[in-house]
Amino acid sequence: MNIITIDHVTKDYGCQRGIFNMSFQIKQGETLGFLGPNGSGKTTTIRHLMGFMKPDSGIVQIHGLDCFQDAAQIQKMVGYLPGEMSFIDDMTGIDFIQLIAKLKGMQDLSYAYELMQFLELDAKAPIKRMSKGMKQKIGLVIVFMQNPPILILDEPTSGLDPLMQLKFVELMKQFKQQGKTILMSSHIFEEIENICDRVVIIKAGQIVAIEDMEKLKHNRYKHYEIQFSSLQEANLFMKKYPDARQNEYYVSLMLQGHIDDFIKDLSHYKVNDLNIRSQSLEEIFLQYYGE
Ligand SMILES: Nc1ncnc2c1ncn2[C@@H]1O[C@H](COP(=O)(O)OP(=O)(O)OP(=O)(O)O)[C@@H](O)[C@H]1O
Repeated sequence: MNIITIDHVTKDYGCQRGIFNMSFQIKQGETLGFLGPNGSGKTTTIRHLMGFMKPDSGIVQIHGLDCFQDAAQIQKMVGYLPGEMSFIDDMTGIDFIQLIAKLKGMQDLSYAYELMQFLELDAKAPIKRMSKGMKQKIGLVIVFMQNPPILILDEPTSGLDPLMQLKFVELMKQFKQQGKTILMSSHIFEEIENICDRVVIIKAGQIVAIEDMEKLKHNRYKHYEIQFSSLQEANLFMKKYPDARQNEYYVSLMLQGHIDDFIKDLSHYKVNDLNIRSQSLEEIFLQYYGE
């Protein structure tokens, strides 16, 4: 069952800015990664889902409700982390969290404290003295403490250090196991790779690819660096793989798919050393942009 539906949505700001004829769906319990460079339309799409904007054309629905008309209902079932959060700077982190909990009618804050401990957040300081990372943690605590069935997260790890990014991945895996439906935008490819079931890649407001993460991983190129035992062996190899690059008895080449056939073939040559590296998602991403 589709929980989130974006169907032929256009929001034209003029000068080729905005989102254009965008369509994708997110199923119950699915985690979708939303990838695109700065200004490609991620936040615009997310703001439509939260009912902050009305599309020029097309349908934006969550649970069959129109995101703009039924924004109040939508916002109750969605945990939303904006790209840039607004705070009351004079408050301490803990006071701010408690205030939001009160506004949301939450009685029990035990999960919020658990999250603060897990994210190693000391929220006693005034927000105006907090780093970007600490503020981001407050945002995450506020979104997650409400335990909503749907999470929409705009660049959730921005400002977090690598250790915290790993902790974030751990949290997201727990939420996945709980069956939450998740949309997250990110620039960190390993994160998308580790968490998401599918990925939507956008550029200049248009979708350039919607890929199953497993398929994407399977289809990625592998980069081989081979050191042959002699120039003669390397030359022999080059006859069979003319697209490879040769530097004396060092050869490098990129191949897609299973490595099994290639390794079997390579066993016919005298090889001194072999390095294999998978194409990173970042490289795959650049491939889609033709850069
Ligand atoms: N209210 C607006 N009025 C006019 N143009 C806008 C408005 N909001 C966004 N834009 C433009 O629309 C394009 C998409 O912006 P958007 O913020 O959705 O991109 P993004 O992918 O979220 O970028 P980032 O990663 O930098 O947050 C950009 O060119 C931006 O300048």
